[in-house]
Amino acid sequence: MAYIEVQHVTKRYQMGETEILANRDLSFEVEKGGLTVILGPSGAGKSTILNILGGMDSPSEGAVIVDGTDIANFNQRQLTQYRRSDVGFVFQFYNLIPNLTTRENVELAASIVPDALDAADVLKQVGLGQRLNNFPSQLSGGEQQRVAIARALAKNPKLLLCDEPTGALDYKTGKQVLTLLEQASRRDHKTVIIITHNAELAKMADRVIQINDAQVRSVVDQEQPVPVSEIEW
Ligand SMILES: Nc1ncnc2c1ncn2[C@@H]1O[C@H](COP(=O)(O)OP(=O)(O)OP(=O)(O)O)[C@@H](O)[C@H]1O
Repeated sequence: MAYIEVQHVTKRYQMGETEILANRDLSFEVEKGGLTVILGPSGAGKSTILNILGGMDSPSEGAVIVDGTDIANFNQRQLTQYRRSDVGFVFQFYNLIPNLTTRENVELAASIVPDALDAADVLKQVGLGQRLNNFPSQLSGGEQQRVAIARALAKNPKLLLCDEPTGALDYKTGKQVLTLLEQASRRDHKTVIIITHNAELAKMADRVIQINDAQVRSVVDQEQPVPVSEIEW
């Protein structure tokens, strides 16, 4: 059994009279410790399914089996527990708390889980050992995203969900950030899912799930993923 099984997931949003079908009968699997890319154009429904996988939203129909349990049936309390302990999030726009230092941002996230990693250690791992006492506004965009990755990793989550993590970064900084996510999968055996609209980035993945117009169009396994250092876009 795969670590994650998305089974016939449909998500509808009601906007007044209009119904928006953000996900239509999605089915795919994600392997434990693998690096999966969800690829698709703007509006395809990528963030919707990532939010469902992260317990931030629930499907209208279908099952989302994570590690043997259907999170689609979770109540609010169970979803909160799942988001806290099992999932680390990385968003396009970092979402750091501006009046907390780098170290405090990471410590705050770590404080809600029992088996957290040491904040300073994780910040050193992402190359920010010298910036522990800086505030987010004193860091570059790439550095802020590395803090966000450290914050997610410090929770020691089973699953790392990344929504366009390089969307606001330049090429070189984006590569550094992707290298950290690659390392989280290849070295630390985290299950990593990255959303992108950039087909070149998909080369780094073990599995590429292409979503278009709310539906899964293809699922491709790549026997030899390309290291981030060798990808150009
Ligand atoms: N909370 C919501 N309420 C109403 N409609 C929504 C909501 N969230 C998403 N949608 C709609 O669902 C569709 C899919 O959106 P989604 O954000 O999942 O796409 P996406 O592939 O992540 O796009 P992007 O790359 O632009 O973020 C869009 O038409 C969007 O407007």
